[in-house]
Amino acid sequence: MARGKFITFEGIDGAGKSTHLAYVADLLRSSGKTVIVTREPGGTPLGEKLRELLLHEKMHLETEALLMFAARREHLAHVIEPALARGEWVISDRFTDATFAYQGGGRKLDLIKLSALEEWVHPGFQPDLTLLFDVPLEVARARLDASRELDKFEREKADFFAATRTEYLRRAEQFPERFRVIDSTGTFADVHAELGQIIACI
Ligand SMILES: Nc1ncnc2c1ncn2[C@@H]1O[C@H](COP(=O)(O)OP(=O)(O)OP(=O)(O)O)[C@@H](O)[C@H]1O
Ligand SMILES: Cc1cn([C@H]2C[C@H](O)[C@@H](COP(=O)(O)O)O2)c(=O)[nH]c1=O
Repeated sequence: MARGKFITFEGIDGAGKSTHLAYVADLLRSSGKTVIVTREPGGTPLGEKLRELLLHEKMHLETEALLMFAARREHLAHVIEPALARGEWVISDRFTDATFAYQGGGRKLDLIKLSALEEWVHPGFQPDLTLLFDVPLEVARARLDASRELDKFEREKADFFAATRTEYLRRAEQFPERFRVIDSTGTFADVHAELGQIIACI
């Protein structure tokens, strides 16, 4: 049985990644793949409890980074690794790039510490494809304000999101073999067309 593939969706809050996740899952299912859709932080019963804390409680920035990786360890062990081994495809709404972007870029936690945690929690393991949904901050903010009640991260100021976006784009340049940057300012049809081309090549 061939191992499945691991696809991650990334972007600042309001970039539109969750909106397009179902579309990509449907594209893959229509080509005969078994697809699991999951998210971080979360994806397991314990991970979802940690998500509640992470999105709503104030905490030290290192506690936040450690809990993100604790939830991820659980997610890898109980969801991601078993599914890939069964030959299924896994799509995750966020993964480790989010920790580099938010805790590293946004909160300015030393990237060397994050690399050490990454090496501990998933040595040698990376997504096969990372779709980075990129939009200017004002577009993301307007979409968020129009859509829902905001959590702890979504209430952060513009400079936090500017630094988060910069770190995402820096990682896309650092790892061009797995990142695809999607211009998420377009219409749903524009974004779907771009996603369709990327998925056709994977
Ligand atoms: N291309 C688009 N054009 C117009 N509106 C969009 C577009 N993409 C997403 N939206 C809208 O923007 C809002 C936020 O989208 P979505 O929840 O997918 O963002 P997100 O990147 O997943 O954010 P978060 O990480 O905070 O969940 C939704 O109301 C969605 O309908
Ligand atoms: C995995 C991960 C997530 N975050 C932040 C990013 C978002 O603001 C929230 C998750 O909410 P979403 O609506 O499901 O995108 O958590 C983070 O700061 N660090 C991480 O590693």
